[in-house]
Amino acid sequence: MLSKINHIGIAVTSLDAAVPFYRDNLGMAFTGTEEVAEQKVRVAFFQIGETKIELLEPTAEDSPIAKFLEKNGNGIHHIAYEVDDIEAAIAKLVADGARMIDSSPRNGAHGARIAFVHPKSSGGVLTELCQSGH
Ligand SMILES: CC[C@H](C(=O)O)C(=O)SCCNC(=O)CCNC(=O)[C@H](O)C(C)(C)COP(=O)(O)OP(=O)(O)OC[C@H]1O[C@@H](n2cnc3c(N)ncnc32)[C@H](O)[C@@H]1OP(=O)(O)O
Ligand SMILES: [Co+2]
Repeated sequence: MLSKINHIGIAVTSLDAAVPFYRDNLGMAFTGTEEVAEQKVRVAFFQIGETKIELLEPTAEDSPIAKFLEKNGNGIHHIAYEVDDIEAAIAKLVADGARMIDSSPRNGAHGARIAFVHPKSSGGVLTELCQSGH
């Protein structure tokens, strides 16, 4: 079902403030930014080996990232696993009794289709399923 870690999501109050550490200090390949209105976030991606770092900045006060930052400040927000068939993955988790935030896939960055498992069903780690858009 899972083929790799697609990305690790890190919540930040400011992409502009956070990008230099990953790009300049750690030397990661910065692959650009994208706004995903549906999730009320602006994201910056860095490629590291076969996985990515995804920095997330809220674009609205009611963004899920804004709420997370209010409670926790900057920090690791979620882990995203790559799946070949996101509908089948959701169906398996639902059949196993997992609580899904998204019962069907939503639009993610880079044309990906994504769905989140509620932290209550994933041992407290916000877990994203991600089927690549290309
Ligand atoms: C651009 C798309 C991109 C991509 O990969 O393509 C993305 O990754 S989009 C990322 C941003 N979008 C989301 O995170 C959507 C899914 N998240 C949600 O629906 C909410 O954030 C939710 C349901 C996880 C929490 O929202 P809620 O309003 O319920 O917030 P609370 O603070 O009341 O939290 C309830 C409960 O969950 C725990 N929690 C919240 N966030 C996290 C987290 N990131 N990791 C682990 N646990 C989390 C929180 O501590 C509360 O637990 P409790 O024991 O009840 O105190
Ligand atoms: Co993500």
